[in-house]
Amino acid sequence: MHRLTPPSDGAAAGPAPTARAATDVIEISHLSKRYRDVRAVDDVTLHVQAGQIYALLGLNGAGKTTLIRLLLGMIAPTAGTVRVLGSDVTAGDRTAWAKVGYLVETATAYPELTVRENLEVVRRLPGTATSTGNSVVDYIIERLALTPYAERRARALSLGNLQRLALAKALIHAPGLLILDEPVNGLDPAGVAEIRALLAETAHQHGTTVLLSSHLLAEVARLATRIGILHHGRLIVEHDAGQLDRHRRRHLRLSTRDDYAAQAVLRAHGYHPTPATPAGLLLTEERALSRPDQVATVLVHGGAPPTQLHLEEEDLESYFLRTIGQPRQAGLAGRPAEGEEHHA
Ligand SMILES: Nc1ncnc2c1ncn2[C@@H]1O[C@H](COP(=O)(O)OP(=O)(O)OP(=O)(O)O)[C@@H](O)[C@H]1O
Repeated sequence: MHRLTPPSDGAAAGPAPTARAATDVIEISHLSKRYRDVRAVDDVTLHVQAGQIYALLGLNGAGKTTLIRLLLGMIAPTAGTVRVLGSDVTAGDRTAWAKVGYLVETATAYPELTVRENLEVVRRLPGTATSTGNSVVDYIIERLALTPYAERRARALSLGNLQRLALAKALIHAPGLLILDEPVNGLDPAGVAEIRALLAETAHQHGTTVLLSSHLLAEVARLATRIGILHHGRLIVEHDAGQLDRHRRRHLRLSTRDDYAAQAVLRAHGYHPTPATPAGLLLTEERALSRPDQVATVLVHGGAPPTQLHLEEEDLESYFLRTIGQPRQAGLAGRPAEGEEHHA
């Protein structure tokens, strides 16, 4: 099994994951960033605990990159505070950069240097954890599936491999905290799966805390332990990823030969059917969702047997769009999901 830190020479020593207490690694308090009349980040308060994989989700322009640049002190906030790994982040102060593995926006590399040379430059950066010998470079090249491209100049890399190189640079010092803006940008589905597995392994086996941004809900839902949705600069919803299924709406869709009669039968038995589009009926109550067989029995005995009966679940994209107030399917919009933390 691979280890992120090469076992042989003790190079790239990062903070021991077991030594960290379950505490906030990132503390963002009432953070805002305005560009003239644009509120890129608007009064965001957010905490990321050690060992969490926190996914910031949002459409293009939601404020993800701005929030990440604020986190790293690359730009100054209009208001609010940021603490990373227990230290206040001040714009222009690069201390946070040295302690964090990061990838911000487009992957960049020295175009005339090879993959290996680019990584060697990062390995030798002053102010980062000491890494001696080439083994850490070899190791990270292999880990990011870059071996066939190791001697290729960065300018000749595909977008996906450039993104891999950027991730290799973020991971090379085995940081205790990774901050990644759209880490799977430009990767094909196999590459996305590879990076997902790599990040999950890094977090689970090495205790690395990860904050990543994405506009791909389905992708991050399989990786993140906590999800925050940004919309127009505001953090509008936060919840644990494990709760996602509970937040997704379900309904039982019925087709009948006579919707009017079926509706009357169901009402007489205490159900609350609503008309579906273009025809049929929907039931959303738990009693119907958990026992569709009983619904069928009631309809058969009432003389309005169903011709079809489907349990349908809102997909992740619809959930996301509904949460930001842009429902894709009118039939699934409206009711707030139970247990969500809504940020006004
Ligand atoms: N330097 C800047 N000057 C003016 N407006 C800016 C600047 N940077 C960001 N913005 C604006 O702030 C808002 C948030 O942008 P940001 O890049 O943070 O969003 P994002 O969620 O990262 O989007 P994307 O997924 O497209 O990268 C947008 O309206 C953007 O146009």
